[in-house]
Amino acid sequence: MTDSILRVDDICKSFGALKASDGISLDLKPGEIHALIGPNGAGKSTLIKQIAGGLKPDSGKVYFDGRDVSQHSTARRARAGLGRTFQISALAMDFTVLENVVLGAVGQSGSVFRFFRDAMKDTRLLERAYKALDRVELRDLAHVRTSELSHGRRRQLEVAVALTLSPKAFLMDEPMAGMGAEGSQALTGFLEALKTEAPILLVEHDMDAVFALADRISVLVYGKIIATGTVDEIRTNPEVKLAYLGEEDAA
Ligand SMILES: Nc1ncnc2c1ncn2[C@@H]1O[C@H](COP(=O)(O)OP(=O)(O)OP(=O)(O)O)[C@@H](O)[C@H]1O
Repeated sequence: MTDSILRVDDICKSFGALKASDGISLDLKPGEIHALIGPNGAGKSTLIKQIAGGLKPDSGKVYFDGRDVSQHSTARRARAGLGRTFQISALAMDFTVLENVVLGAVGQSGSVFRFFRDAMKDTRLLERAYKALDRVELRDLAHVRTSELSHGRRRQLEVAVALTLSPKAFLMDEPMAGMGAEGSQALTGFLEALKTEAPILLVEHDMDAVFALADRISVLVYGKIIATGTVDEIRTNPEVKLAYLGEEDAA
């Protein structure tokens, strides 16, 4: 059995009477894209937040890179190599592409600079930032204002910010949201290449992208995982068809 880089063990989280996570266990193995799908309100974002560290589970554990990180802060998990891109962009729109990468690297690494302009002169940080921009093919746009980037390029920039910490795994919450067909196709190709570097736990509503990309899929319904399997296994699973995909979609 391949060792998992990330493992969630029996996570429970309630909001009042609502069980948003109802005993969720899953893992992420090296080299894979594991997609988490499910209807609106199923509890996908709630789970991602608990893995990233922003929300505390009522019970259950999160293991990352061989350690129990359940009590660790978001920043500590990020420093340990848990990269994350958000559903809502965390980029500073008035900053340049390069400034956003440096800002992200400073913030997540816990480095302390009195002024941001000092960080922009730090050769090691700049080197890391340029390397990350190369990786997502954005170096040519380093000095362009982030607000001028297309939605797809902003997504790539978020990945570059995460890459500055040499992540061992990625959590991605709806990276395809708001993209046109061409943008999601480009991003699909990009994620396919990225997963060999760091596996990806992917929350995504775009089923074409999920079916094209995922090595495994877990289906979350009302806070419970009802099935985990390959694309073919999930497409043909009768319980999944009934609860989520619908007969025609799955045909
Ligand atoms: N902070 C909160 N307080 C109360 N209820 C919450 C909170 N966060 C989420 N919920 C509820 O928990 C359930 C799961 O929400 P969550 O956002 O995780 O679902 P989701 O699967 O990510 O949905 P979507 O696909 O629409 O993004 C929903 O019923 C939501 O209303």
